[in-house]
Amino acid sequence: MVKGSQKIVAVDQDIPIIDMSLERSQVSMQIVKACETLGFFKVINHGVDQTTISRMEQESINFFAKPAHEKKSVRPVNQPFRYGFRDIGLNGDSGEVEYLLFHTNDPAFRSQLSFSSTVNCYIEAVKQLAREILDLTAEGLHVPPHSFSRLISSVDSDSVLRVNHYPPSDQFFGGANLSDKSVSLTRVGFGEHTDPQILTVLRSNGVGGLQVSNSDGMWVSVSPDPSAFCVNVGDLLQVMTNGRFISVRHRALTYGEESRLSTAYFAGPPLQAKIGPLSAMVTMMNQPRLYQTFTWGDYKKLAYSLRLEDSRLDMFRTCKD
Ligand SMILES: C=C1C[C@]23C[C@@]1(O)CC[C@H]2[C@@]12CC[C@H](O)[C@@](C)(C(=O)O1)[C@H]2[C@@H]3C(=O)O
Ligand SMILES: O=C(O)CCC(=O)C(=O)O
Ligand SMILES: [Fe+2]
Repeated sequence: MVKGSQKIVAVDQDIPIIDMSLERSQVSMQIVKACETLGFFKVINHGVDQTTISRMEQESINFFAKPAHEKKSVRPVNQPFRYGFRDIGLNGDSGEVEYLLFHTNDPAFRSQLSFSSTVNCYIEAVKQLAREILDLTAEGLHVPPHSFSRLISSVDSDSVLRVNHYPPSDQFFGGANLSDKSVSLTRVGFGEHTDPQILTVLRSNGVGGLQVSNSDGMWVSVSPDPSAFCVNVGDLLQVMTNGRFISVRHRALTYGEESRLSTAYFAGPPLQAKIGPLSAMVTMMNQPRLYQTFTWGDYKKLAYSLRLEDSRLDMFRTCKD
């Protein structure tokens, strides 16, 4: 069931769509504005090769269509990275979703997949896009170039790929009568949360379900656009910008009739990387330092010990009010 009394505003109202083929300074300004107001935007004309995208989508569909025993045979190398069904994380969260989750620098796990070369190509392409967006972000903020992208570029960067499949409701609910309008088929596919890493680059098929929380605390439904990528600010980018950017709360609902497929690349730094507000983002008068400095390894340990909907960043505030 979907809990919470938050109102849903019109689909896509206020969701910025940024055309990356426009003039660079314009794009960087738009990115900064979107990260400050919502922490979420879509990019179009992003330059990612369509064949790479289509192959990734088709091979993911083929994977999830396999019998359960075959999918479950994709073994965890390192919990919670694996094929998962309903259980999200290790702390009791669940949703109407099955997924593949793996570290992008873990070739041993990927080699278990029949489509590992497609996955490798896709990861390279979205990593490049994430780097480009982070460089534009640095330009727009007038902080040193590559301030953010260098963190996700190193070989030991701790990035993650997640492929989510939200099956039609009858597959989960043992044949609910889809023609009976009194039965609400809306379910939580992936409960509300923020993404802990720096930046997330997500693409879905043409089926909706993603919602983001705006500054008034209302859920905004994101209309699906398979030709676009959705980008959201993660917790670490909120910290590095000293709270100027918003790590957006979001969730995915399932509406019953069609399968939704989403693929999210979570761009993270190396585990030992020190994360704190950039000096240019802190001034004694107007922008006092809001967060302590911590390593991604420490933050990740904390994040992964909590529930999906928990606010993790509060624990790293310099002064708690
Ligand atoms: C309940 C959890 C699942 C999650 C780890 C956590 O303890 C809290 C954050 C969750 C999240 C959200 C974004 C990504 O989907 C994810 C892979 C991540 O890095 O943090 C998941 C984690 C997960 O599914 O294990
Ligand atoms: O499927 C979606 O659209 C959202 C998934 C998500 O938020 C996640 O995997 O962290
Ligand atoms: Fe997410």
